Amino acid sequence: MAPTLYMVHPSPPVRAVLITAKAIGLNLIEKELNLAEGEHLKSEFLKINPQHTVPTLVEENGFTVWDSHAIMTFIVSKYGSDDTLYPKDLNKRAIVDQRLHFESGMVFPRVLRIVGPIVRSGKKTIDQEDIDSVNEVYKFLEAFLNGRPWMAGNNITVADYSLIGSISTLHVLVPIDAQNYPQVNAWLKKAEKLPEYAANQKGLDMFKEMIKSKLS
Ligand SMILES: N[C@@H](CCC(=O)N[C@@H](CS)C(=O)NCC(=O)O)C(=O)O
Repeated sequence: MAPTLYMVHPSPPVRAVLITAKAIGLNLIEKELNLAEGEHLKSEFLKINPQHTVPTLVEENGFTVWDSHAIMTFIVSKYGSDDTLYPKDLNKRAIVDQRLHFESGMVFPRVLRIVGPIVRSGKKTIDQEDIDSVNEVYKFLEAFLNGRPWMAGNNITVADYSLIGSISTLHVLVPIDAQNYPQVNAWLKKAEKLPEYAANQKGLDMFKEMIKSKLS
């Protein structure tokens, strides 16, 4: 039986896992949780993931792992046909890991910082300080790309999938300035043409609709 993914569609880390699963042809049983109604805080889900986050992956044998980065590297290593998405070569892998930790430590917290007050307290604007902090991320990514087609070099990897989830989301909030960040802009446009990008679209559209309704 296919592994089960506890999820909500608009979540950037969930979308990153869905893109990865599509890229390797892995079928997932999608179990949507209603975060607004606190379904993730019920004892049933806390037994599965005491940190109550989505995405959370549960395999048929009960093995459970959460955090999108851990899930992506796990499913690619277990179900992928080769190691291109998460290289076994230690130097290449270290670069992919660095980008994944960058997403986790620098990018996703900025998404939460902006989206949290909009969703929870009805904030209608994005502070200049937060806009600046997103542009700082784009500046770093511009330097990471440095003439290379993908975030960790010549091949697409899970680092790209992780960042596609959050950067396509930040782009809704603070559009990428193509003059200042031409490589990041080109990278996202190239990513949008990938067949696996389709797995990002539904949740991104839901996110866009939600933000539009909250900010208007
Ligand atoms: N670093 C985590 C972030 C997961 C995360 O915070 N997900 C949010 C949804 S976008 C969530 O589950 N929030 C509910 C909660 O933290 O209680 C990952 O990459 O999986």
